[in-house]
Amino acid sequence: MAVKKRPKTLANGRPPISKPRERMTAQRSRTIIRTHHRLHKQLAAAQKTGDLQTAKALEAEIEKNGGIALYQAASKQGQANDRGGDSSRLLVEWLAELNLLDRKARGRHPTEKPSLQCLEVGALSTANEISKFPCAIEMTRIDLNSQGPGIEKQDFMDRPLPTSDHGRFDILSLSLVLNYVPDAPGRGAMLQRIPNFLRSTGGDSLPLLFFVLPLPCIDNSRYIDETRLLEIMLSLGFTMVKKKLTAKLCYYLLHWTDSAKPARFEKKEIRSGPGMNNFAIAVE
Ligand SMILES: C[S@@+](CC[C@H](N)C(=O)[O-])C[C@H]1O[C@@H](n2cnc3c(N)ncnc32)[C@H](O)[C@@H]1O
Repeated sequence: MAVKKRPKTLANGRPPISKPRERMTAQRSRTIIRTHHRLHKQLAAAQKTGDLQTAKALEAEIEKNGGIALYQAASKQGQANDRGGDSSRLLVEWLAELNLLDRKARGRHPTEKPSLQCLEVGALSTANEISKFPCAIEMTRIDLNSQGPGIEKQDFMDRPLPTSDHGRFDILSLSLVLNYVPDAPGRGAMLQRIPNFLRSTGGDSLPLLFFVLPLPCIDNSRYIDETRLLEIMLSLGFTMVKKKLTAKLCYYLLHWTDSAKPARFEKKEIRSGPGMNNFAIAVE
């Protein structure tokens, strides 16, 4: 017997109603971020020893875990107001306290070239708080994986070194990026590279580095504590201007002067205990 077709309702012809995208739970985004970091560390170790087979397997596993795109989506969730928020809000607050930024300039459009130039390394968004002052701060944003227009796809370690102040910046933001680098010498090399991008002609309190790390990098690592971190930064010419510690993150605003006292910092155990992590920075 032929099956009788039911008449189509009006709703059949309508485009589907767009449902709001589901948010990841905080637990899921943490798991994605941790797994991505762990696999990258293992990959760097395999590449270092030339174990190509393991490296290939790890690359496949990183993709299976959603790759950098899912990692960035998980990180973006962390920027939501109810999950700790956008770290650049504190940068804005500190710049205002230093009289480098007028809060009233928020949302105003530039009529001339802004007086401050900022390089944001590891940029996930063009709508974060520091981007809301286009008349005062000209933003240049880069990331290993661009999320869209306004963010250049570029590895900071491959960014051509400026040959004049024209290509340098008054502010460099490195928020939750150093801990992405999978090994200690790579982290040291990233920090050593920063001064090349800073111009020292902007005034007494410039140039500045806005530097954010997960708190466990300094308060629960066998190799780094705040004293050692600041020693490393001082050797590169950075002195601390502002600092804030929260339950999850440590934020620093560091002033760079051309006064580096180059020194070697090895990966050296400074304390130990159960449950500590192995975050380290080595400067050659
Ligand atoms: C956890 S997200 C942090 C994003 C944002 N800055 C924040 O504070 O929330 C880290 C970002 O750094 C980027 N990143 C890591 N190493 C980088 C490098 N060498 N050059 C450019 N971007 C890098 C990653 O692609 C990722 O999007």
